[in-house]
Amino acid sequence: MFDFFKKKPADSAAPQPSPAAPAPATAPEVAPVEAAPIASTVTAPAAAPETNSAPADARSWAARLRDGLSKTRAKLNAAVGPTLGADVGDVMSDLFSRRKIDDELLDEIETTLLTADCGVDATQYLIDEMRKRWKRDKLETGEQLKGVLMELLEGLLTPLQQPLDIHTHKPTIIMLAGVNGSGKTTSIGKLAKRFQAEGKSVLLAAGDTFRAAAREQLQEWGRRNDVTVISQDGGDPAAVVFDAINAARARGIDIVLADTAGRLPTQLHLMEEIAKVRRVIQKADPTGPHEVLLVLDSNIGQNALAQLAAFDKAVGVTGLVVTKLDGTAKGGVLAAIARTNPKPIRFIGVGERIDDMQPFVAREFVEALFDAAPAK
Ligand SMILES: Nc1nc2c(ncn2[C@@H]2O[C@H](COP(=O)(O)OP(=O)(O)OP(=O)(O)O)[C@@H](O)[C@H]2O)c(=O)[nH]1
Repeated sequence: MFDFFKKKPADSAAPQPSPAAPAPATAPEVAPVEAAPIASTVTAPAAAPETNSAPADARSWAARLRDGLSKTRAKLNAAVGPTLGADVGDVMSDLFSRRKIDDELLDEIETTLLTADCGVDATQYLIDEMRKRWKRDKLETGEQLKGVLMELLEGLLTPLQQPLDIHTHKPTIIMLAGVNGSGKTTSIGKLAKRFQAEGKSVLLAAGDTFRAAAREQLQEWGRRNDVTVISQDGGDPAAVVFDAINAARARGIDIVLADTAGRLPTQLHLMEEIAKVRRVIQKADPTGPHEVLLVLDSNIGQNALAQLAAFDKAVGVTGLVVTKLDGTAKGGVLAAIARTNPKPIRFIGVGERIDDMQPFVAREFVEALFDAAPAK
């Protein structure tokens, strides 16, 4: 079922997101709110919606998270792996367990943190703190230092562990933004199913009006999954979202998920367009949007910081969905975000299945990053 959203195979080796959708010749105008077209297509769910037939993954989330983070874990291990000749899954433990603490070990840890995309700022912070604790607490073994690093990382990431509130507003309006291919549409499907499972009714706004295929995919998905989709043939994304909010209100829907077309921060007219989408949401509901989720593909590593800054400036990002942690060795970027532009990480994704996206839990993440022991 979920493959329906799959437009292209995930390219785990790709260091950058796929190129931007072609920009329209002229930036589409956002219709004034009063004049918002009422010609949106309402794709009502089928009478007897199909249920999600994707086979459930028998492994626990902890096991999938750990497996998903194996590339980042391997990267963290890289500095010492070859010399120890151990399986990458075990090397992190070996790094710490077989060595005494010295400056050389700290230098190696510094390099591995940098190559796992923790960024200069977070790496410096972690190394400085580890050095302090080494001296202050008279640590001797690498194993003790590993405990300190885990503790520090958890301390860094815990403030970002803030669940998304879907209960305060009705409808709760959630807008998704991001570059092309970051995983917006897939995330919308995962979120819709998750919210439905929590007993909430969901309506989708097909705000990606550039790609007809994107609209059709959402419509078809909505038909099969008991989710109403509001769309328009081409036209104005802001008007689609405006209609969707009114439709949700009229139908007593709990949550509106507004898709938007992918765009690069360098496409200034498209960044202006998404800012207008946000403003029109506010006109439709002065309390909204209640969440502006930026979907970040973790493969882009440090580039995530620039994307976050640009989208934040344009639409005021209130939460992050970090996708594709399974295909990357750059999971350290979460630490970089925590240090330089902390935003709540609402969900992380480690695969394409519906249950491969879960709320971010700092402790789980850090344990998965270090612990190579097989989880059930
Ligand atoms: N491995 C992996 N693949 C993912 C994950 N999340 C999404 N994908 C895949 O990434 C690809 C792009 O996802 P989409 O949801 O189409 O991305 P998008 O941001 O909507 O793309 P545009 O509409 O082009 O802007 C699809 O093949 C998804 O299946 C993840 O956590 N792990």
